Amino acid sequence: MMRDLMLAGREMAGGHTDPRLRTGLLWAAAEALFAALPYGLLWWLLSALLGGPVPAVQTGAVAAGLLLCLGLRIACARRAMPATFAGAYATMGQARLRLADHLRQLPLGWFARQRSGAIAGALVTDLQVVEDIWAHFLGVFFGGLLVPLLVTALLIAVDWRLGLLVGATLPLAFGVLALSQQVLGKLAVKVHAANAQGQAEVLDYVQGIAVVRAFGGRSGGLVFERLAQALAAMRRRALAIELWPVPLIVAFGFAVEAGFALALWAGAQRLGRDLDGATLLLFAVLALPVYRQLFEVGLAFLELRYARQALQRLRALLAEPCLPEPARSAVPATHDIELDDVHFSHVPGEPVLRGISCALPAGSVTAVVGPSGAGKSTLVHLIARLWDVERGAIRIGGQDLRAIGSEALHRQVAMVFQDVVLFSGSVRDNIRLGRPGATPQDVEAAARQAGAHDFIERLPLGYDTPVGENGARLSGGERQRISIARALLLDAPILLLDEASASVDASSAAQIQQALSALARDRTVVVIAHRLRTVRAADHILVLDEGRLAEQGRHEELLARNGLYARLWACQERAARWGIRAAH
Ligand SMILES: Nc1ncnc2c1ncn2[C@@H]1O[C@H](COP(=O)(O)OP(=O)(O)OP(=O)(O)O)[C@@H](O)[C@H]1O
Repeated sequence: MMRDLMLAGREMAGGHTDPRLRTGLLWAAAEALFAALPYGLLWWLLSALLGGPVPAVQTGAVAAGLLLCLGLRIACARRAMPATFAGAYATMGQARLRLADHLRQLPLGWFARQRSGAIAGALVTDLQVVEDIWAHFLGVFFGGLLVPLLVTALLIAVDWRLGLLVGATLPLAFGVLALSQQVLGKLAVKVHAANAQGQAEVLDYVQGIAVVRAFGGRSGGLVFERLAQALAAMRRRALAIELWPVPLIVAFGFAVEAGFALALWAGAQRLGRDLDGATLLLFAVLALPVYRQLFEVGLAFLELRYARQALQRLRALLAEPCLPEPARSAVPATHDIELDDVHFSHVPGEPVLRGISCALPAGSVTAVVGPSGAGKSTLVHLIARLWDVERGAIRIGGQDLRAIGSEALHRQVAMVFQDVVLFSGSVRDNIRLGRPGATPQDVEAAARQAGAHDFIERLPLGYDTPVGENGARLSGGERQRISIARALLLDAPILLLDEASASVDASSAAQIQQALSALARDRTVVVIAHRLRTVRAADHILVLDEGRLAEQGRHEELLARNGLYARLWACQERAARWGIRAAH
């Protein structure tokens, strides 16, 4: 089990363990040696004392030896601990980065199937469990096993029959320990499930606290009830995992010490025949504290109950297949986009896009419209290769996205999402997300073009103002303009936009529209349009309906066809007039 855990931890860190970890463990072994040596000195002193009076020089030498061992033990511990900690944290830090990098390369569909609490749990809690083994447990385990082993060897050397008897029940004790591991492993799975559910409910509750207040009434409503149930389940599971193993721990302790009692009994039978009192006393003095230590190690071993499951989850996460990347990335000759019989489904058997084919010339503006759920966002996300198409192909400049590869594609395609995501950090950091090396002047120029410079200047620390969690300190329109500045700074030739001005006020919407027009200049633009008025001037309009390309053309052509687009247009115009009349 320990070997398994260590190998898995190493594998997690990409086959690399920090050299300090090995040094630390060597010092821990030396520490264990100096912890065992006093037992040898004690044995020597006891034997001498029982043989008759011992000269003061000899007892003084033993006392000095004991002190020396203590000093050396402390010195070794002082070196072992920092090295083990530094090595373990560096190794697991590496593992964290590797996992985070792996997550970055997974298709988005994988995230949609997970609860965000579970992913954060793997990255933080599970890795911490493994980290604790490396940092805390390994040294304890080394010392805790080495000392009993050395002392048992000493006892066997003194009297092999009694020595073997002392260790006779150890196999039974370790059998009980293995059984406890199995029981605890199963319980740990349930504890983890309850904890993950609890964490996810807490996350939902905190993130949606405004809705909880608005709809929950005094009792907190359904969400609060769900949270309370999840927390109660957590409490029940936590209690079970503490109480269940108690009988097994008692049995383990009994088995460990039974050998000691057995040896004393057998020794008493032989006393006066082929065993002297001195040897029996020696066994009594040396064996008991050592076996107590073994018991402590056993208990610490049980603490590993979560480790195996944590490792399994981490391994499964690392085994999730990433989007395949080409060995050499193909370079697109132009920036036109071609969709060739594109099929896609989020859930197998439930197609969302069914055979979309069209060509979007470089430098043109294409609007994607259609009823809610028609597949507009999915289509645009496929162009950014957040997923791979199921059938067919998407090409840029004649090259399949899969041949271009994600890294090169990132330089070709910028995206402004409808739901703006801002990361904690300053406004400046958020704008230069795609180009971390951008100068302050570049950042400011992009912000000016996006119509964001003026409000950023009014913030308390200007561009250095922290945005708060997901931009909590900014309004919806301000967040949008920051995300547009971010896309502008990337300066990619293809721009994918999810129109979001519906959620902001009229003047912000106008500013955003203006910023988007700046962004669209000289680029191939694909924009998801929810309000058809904003795309009347588009070069090309794709009308999606239930995952099919129902119509395509310019605004006037589509109106003249009197099909789905004309109906959608009429509906929106009617809704706009109704809104004006209702307001008066
Ligand atoms: N991650 C996902 N997992 C499963 N189904 C999904 C996922 N994302 C979208 N869908 C489903 O795919 C279909 C198309 O969704 P999509 O978001 O592409 O439509 P849309 O036209 O952009 O809709 P809207 O205008 O409402 O944003 C919908 O039925 C939606 O429920």
